[in-house]
Amino acid sequence: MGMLIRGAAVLTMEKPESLLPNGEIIVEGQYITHVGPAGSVSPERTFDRVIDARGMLAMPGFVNCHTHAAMTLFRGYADDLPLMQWLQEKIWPVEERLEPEDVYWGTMLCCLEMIRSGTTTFADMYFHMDEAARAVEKAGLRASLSRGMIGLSPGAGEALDYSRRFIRDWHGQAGGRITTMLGPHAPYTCPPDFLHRVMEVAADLKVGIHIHIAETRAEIEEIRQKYGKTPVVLMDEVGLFEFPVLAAHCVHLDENDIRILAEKKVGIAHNPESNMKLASGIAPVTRLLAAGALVGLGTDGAASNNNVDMMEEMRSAALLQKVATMDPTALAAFDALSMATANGARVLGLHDVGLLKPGYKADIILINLDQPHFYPRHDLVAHLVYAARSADVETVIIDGQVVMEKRQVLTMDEEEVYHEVQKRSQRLVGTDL
Ligand SMILES: N[C@@H](CCSC[C@H]1O[C@@H](n2cnc3c(=O)[nH]cnc32)[C@H](O)[C@@H]1O)C(=O)O
Ligand SMILES: [Zn+2]
Repeated sequence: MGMLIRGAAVLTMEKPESLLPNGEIIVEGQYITHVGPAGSVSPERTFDRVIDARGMLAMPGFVNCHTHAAMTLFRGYADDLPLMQWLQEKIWPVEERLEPEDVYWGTMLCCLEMIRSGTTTFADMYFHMDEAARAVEKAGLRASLSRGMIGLSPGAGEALDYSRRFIRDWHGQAGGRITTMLGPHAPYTCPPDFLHRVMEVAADLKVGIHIHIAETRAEIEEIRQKYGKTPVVLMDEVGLFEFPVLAAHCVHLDENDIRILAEKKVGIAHNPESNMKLASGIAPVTRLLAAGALVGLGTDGAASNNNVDMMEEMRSAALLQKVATMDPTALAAFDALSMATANGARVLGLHDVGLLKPGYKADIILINLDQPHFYPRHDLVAHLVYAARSADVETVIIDGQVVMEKRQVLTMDEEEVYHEVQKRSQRLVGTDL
């Protein structure tokens, strides 16, 4: 039986030219089982549900490769500061006060914002992760979840024990929508002996590692002073890259670092807006791609962005590479779109996510093209990167389930989320907002 989506322009994301002007998609259970032109599905076939998507574009949902979802609670609380001061003076003190239920509601707000802007999968690194996982299960998203660990903190051993138990409890849950990783925070908070303990658990439980690497000049300096090498070389020598690694940022890299990241097939999460806002710098994305590295796109937490809108992030990524290299051909529209979808899924190690293709998970978004900024229809790929807005996303399907229809989110009560978040964030930061 299943579900038929018909009448939409279908962008499969396999190749720039793989756009069907009028396509048909069949979803059965969690999977896409057919993608073809109008008339490719027998008129005799019956479906449980038919979505008339005329005037829409169907494409894979966005994959946000790096977030701290519950940090939506701190959106607009501490702005216009450099990373270390922002973390040490503003963010870490309020994070001390976070209760598990706060993380549930902060993650719910993030999921709501992601669904409404077409994100279907995300990678999260935070704490009280059981509650984050409960929120993901309820919201209907797909996520790779990791418990962030500060190796230098007295609670590091406990955080590692929590991670081990969390991975056993949640990996493959929610019908396979939830996967897990280990989350050592960064080279400057996790010394090699701690990373060795993390790698033992990764080998034992067969999961990947999510970490921040080479985010700021201050980090490069600190690691050089301590170890006499770059963070990338240090991580390589420690043995981290023998595991599947999701490395957030990778802003400050030399040619040798780039070669290592490409050779070791490290998944990189580029976060252009967070890097701009914290003035961390500009990641050498075009050089990474030229070296054959795997690069996805992320927003980072909402306290350093300040939203989790992947359409905006995609546009920022493309524009930033052009201005940084003074080359308008840098990071062309299809490459930016691939980073936000298919390549992002590969960065998370999800090999059946990110394309509209039979055998892939049914994570599909429908974008309303009947709007002034989508005319004339010269090039829909360019329109998606340079002209689209997240409010153009009308319908979101994740794992074969419709989670938003005609901009109505079906998996949660939006008013309840706003109420809880407002109440909790006031308690946390102690202001009347
Ligand atoms: N404090 C926690 C674990 C940290 S989770 C991940 C951490 O990354 C922090 N974070 C958010 N954005 C960034 C960033 O861009 N760079 C480095 N850290 C970040 C975030 O505030 C959070 O404290 C504990 O041991 O209980
Ligand atoms: Zn981060």
